[in-house]
Amino acid sequence: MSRTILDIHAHAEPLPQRDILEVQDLHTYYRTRHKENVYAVDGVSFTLEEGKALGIAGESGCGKSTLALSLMGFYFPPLHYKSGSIVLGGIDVMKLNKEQLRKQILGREIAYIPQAAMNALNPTLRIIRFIEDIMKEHRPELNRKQVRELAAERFETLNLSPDVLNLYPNELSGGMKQRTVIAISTILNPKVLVADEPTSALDVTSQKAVIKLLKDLMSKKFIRSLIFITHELPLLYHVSDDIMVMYAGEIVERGTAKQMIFDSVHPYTKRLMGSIIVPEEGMKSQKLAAIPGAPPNLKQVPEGCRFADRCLYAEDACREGKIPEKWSGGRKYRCIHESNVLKEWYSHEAK
Ligand SMILES: Nc1ncnc2c1ncn2[C@@H]1O[C@H](COP(=O)(O)OP(=O)(O)OP(=O)(O)O)[C@@H](O)[C@H]1O
Repeated sequence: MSRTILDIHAHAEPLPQRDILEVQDLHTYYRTRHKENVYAVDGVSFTLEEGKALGIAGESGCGKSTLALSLMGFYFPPLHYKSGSIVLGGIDVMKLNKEQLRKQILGREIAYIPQAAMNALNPTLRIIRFIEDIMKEHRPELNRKQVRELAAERFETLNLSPDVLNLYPNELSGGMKQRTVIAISTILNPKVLVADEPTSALDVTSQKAVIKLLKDLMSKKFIRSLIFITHELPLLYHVSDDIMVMYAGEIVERGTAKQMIFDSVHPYTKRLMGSIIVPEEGMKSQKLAAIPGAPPNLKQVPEGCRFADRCLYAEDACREGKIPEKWSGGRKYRCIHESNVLKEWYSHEAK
C-alpha cells in the first residue's frame, strides 16, 4: 500500500526541542444563568515541550476540563475568555476568528478527546464517514478511495483493524470505540492531543490498549505532544513526562512525573498523591487521594492561598495577597513556604 498520502503530513523528522504550546496568564470563566461568574481557569501559565506528555491532575471541579476547552478555543456560552494568551506552534490562537480557528487550528494543530467522547459518535454513521467528513474539509483534493486508503493505512499502523471502518459505532466494544475516536481525532496529525479522562469507564485491558495507542501516536510522531487528564495515579505516572496539579482554577505545582508523585513539595500535591511507600507496587491501583474538606467556591475565591483552609501548614501570611510561584529543583510550586522547610515537616509526618 502506498505510504505517500500519510507521509505528507506525518511529522517524521525529529525537530529540535522547543515549546509547542505556551499559555500565559489565562483567565476563563463561566457566566451562570444567575449572572454569576465561575472563575474556573484563573491565571494559568504553562508550556508544553515538543515530544512531551503532560499529565494534569486535581480534584473534581478544579478546572481541568475547562482548561482543555479553553485551549481548544471552545468559547461558547456559558464559557467565556477573559484574558491571557495561548500560542500554539507559534500561532497566537486568541487572535484568530472562529472560522480561522476551525480551519487552521482544530484537528490540525490541536485535537481534543473530551470526557465520554466515545458515546458522542453518531450511531447512524459508519466509522469511515467521520473520516470522510474531516477530509472533505481539510484535504478536499483526496477522492473517496484515497481517503479510505489513508484511513485503512492509519488504522493498520495503529493496530486497529481496517474492517472497523465499515462498522457502526454501536457495533464496537467500549475500548475499541474509544481507540477509534482517538484514531479519527488524530487523522490530521495534530501537534497536540488533549485527552480528558480517555480511559475512564473502561476495563483494565481496554485502558492498557488506549494507553498503548496514545504512546504509539507519540512514537510514530502522528502527534508531537500530549496533554493527559486523569484521576488514575498509575496512568499519570506511566504516561506523563511532567505532571501539573491544579487547585481551584490555579496551577499549584509542576514537575517531572517522578518528582510529583514521590517527592512533591506543595502541601496539596502531597495530600493528593497520598503516601506511596513502595514506588511501583504501591501505586498499582491507586487513585488520587481524597482530602478532608472542600475547595473554595470558584464564584468567590479567597485572597491568598486557595488551599489554606485545608492545609496543615497554613499561617496568617498564607491568607494575604497573591501567592507567587517559586522554583525548586527544576519544579515550580505556589506556596509561601520554602521547599526544604515543607519537606522537613513531611518527614515528621511519616514517623
Ligand atoms: N457549564 C458550566 N456552568 C457553570 N459552571 C461550570 C460549568 N461547567 C463547569 N463549571 C464549574 O467550573 C469549575 C471547573 O469545572 P471543570 O469541569 O473544569 O473541573 P474538572 O477539574 O475538569 O472536574 P472533573 O474532574 O470532575 O471533570 C467547577 O466549579 C464547575 O462547577
